Amino acid sequence: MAVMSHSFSVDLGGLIDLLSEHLYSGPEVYVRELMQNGIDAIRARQQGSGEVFSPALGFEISNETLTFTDNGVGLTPDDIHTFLATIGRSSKRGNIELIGQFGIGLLACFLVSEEIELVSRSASGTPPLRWLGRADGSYTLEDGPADTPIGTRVTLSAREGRAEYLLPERVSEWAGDFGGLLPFPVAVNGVAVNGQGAPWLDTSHGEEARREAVMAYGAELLGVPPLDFVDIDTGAGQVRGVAFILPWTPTLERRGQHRVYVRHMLLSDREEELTPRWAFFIRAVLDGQGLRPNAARDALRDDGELRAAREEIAAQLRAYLVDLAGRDPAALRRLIKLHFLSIKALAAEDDAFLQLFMPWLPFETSAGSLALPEYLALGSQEHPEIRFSGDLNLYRQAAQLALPGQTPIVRAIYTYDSALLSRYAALNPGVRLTQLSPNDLVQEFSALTPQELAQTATLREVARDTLLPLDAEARVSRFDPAELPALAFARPHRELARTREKVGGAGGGLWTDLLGDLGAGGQEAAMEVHFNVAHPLIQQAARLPDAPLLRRVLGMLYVQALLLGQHPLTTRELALLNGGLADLIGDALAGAGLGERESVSRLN
Ligand SMILES: Nc1ncnc2c1ncn2[C@@H]1O[C@H](COP(=O)(O)OP(=O)(O)OP(=O)(O)O)[C@@H](O)[C@H]1O
Repeated sequence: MAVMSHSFSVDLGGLIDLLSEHLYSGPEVYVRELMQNGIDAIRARQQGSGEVFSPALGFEISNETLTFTDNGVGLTPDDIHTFLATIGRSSKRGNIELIGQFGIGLLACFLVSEEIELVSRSASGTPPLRWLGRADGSYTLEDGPADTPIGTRVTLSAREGRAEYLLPERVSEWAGDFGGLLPFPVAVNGVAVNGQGAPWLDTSHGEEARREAVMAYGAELLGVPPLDFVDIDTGAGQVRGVAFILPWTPTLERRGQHRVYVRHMLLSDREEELTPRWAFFIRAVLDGQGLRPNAARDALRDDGELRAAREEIAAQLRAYLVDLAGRDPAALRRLIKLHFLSIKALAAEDDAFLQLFMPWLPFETSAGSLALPEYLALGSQEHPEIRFSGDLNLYRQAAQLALPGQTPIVRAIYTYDSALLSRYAALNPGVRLTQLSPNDLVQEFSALTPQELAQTATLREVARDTLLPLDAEARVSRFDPAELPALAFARPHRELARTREKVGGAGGGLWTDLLGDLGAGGQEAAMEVHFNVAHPLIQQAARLPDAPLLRRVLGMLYVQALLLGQHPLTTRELALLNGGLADLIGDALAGAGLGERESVSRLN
């Protein structure tokens, strides 16, 4: 068979479905696409002749028919043949000052209208033309009205089920959002829907008035006045704007809700890529003249320009904090109180920043929330030491032991805490950093005197026999606080097995750090429990003979210690607690003269 040459044809209906289902967030994007074309056309007219004219965009809406007008550069008959007759062809490719690139934006109008009527007169002086495109892919071309002014007019009539997208109040809202920063008016039915451009750029009334206007803009954006704002001005991507300091601590999910414009047109209210990851404490409003949107125009294209702009923004936020530290320490303290997590994240990446901000950052410690200088002041001045635990369980147990004269323990369980402490110690060689291990806890216990050893012989033996079947090794020692009768802690390498047993394989993790240090254990018990000979209850128990009562008391004290240490209970431990409680209540009732039968009949 001879080789035959054919052309692809495109099913416009299918293409429109594709755009509406997969590319655009909703049919309302037609408003944005019309405006973007108008803005590009105005920019092209400004670039072209240099003639003076007052740029303006307008929507006129009545009876479900919308007419959008711009006084931009317009289209010549050649332009119409070249760019409107071929989908995917754009006059703007390569012109980085214009937003359009792909030659598909106008198709968005088919999401709401069966036909697109475009009447245009080019600034170059060619006669006006009227182009009528239909959703089936056909179009007609004829002369336009002789009185057509320079610019372009697009008319749409609501297709079935789309009338709501052409309601004046909705179009006003979208046009106001999309064009919020445009430096020229956008009107819907004669009423301006946008402001007077970006308030941070308006220096005509002096710096104080500018600051006030920016703070007012921030208050409207956030719903409450921001703490402050940082001016942003980058070379890469030519980004201008402000970063508002949030007056609340943002949750992790609400991070990165920045409002980003490209060439004054709103791109997204939830942009995440233009600001550094650690900047949780800001909500930015940024307008990039040199940034490029993706085809859906709901996010920025991830290119070198974007990355370079982000670096510059990071440097400017950092410089703001450094400057604030010198200029207004009280303001910095307020900011740190709300945003220390964010600042810790930044300090973990940057040594100079860490040295500067470490004295201000709060850490949770067994002596309360303290900044490092306050913390170090509590310990030895000769041999400054930071004792920390990255393990919540271990920390809790250690914190219970308020050992006098000892350095408090830092609870380093947030992502950046351990990293920050390590960097701080590396940069300050005089400060020793000690990570707490379970063995350190035991060393804080004092051994018994020979007399106490003799007095507790039975207690120790019964405790060992009672608890070993529960996989716990019992010891009797003396420790502070004396109010604590027993203290239980898990042996790290066995705790994992214990957790697995309890939660059916889904647990683990808590001890994984320590596991590496200590290696796999032998056959020893999973838990270690210390009974405190300083406690009156233990002293009394020591006087009991080996009897069921002593066993029950020790078992219950053990379960209480487990609960105190926030260890989850195994089924057997739970049974021990229930059985012990029932026995104790039974004994108490019997002591009060209520026999078992009697108490049951009374309850009934
Ligand atoms: N209001 C207008 N004024 C002047 N020319 C216009 C106007 N609207 C559309 N055009 C011409 O039609 C072409 C196609 O427009 P369309 O919106 O489909 O794509 P684009 O703006 O080039 O790119 P994108 O798909 O990225 O928006 C444009 O490149 C431009 O030449």
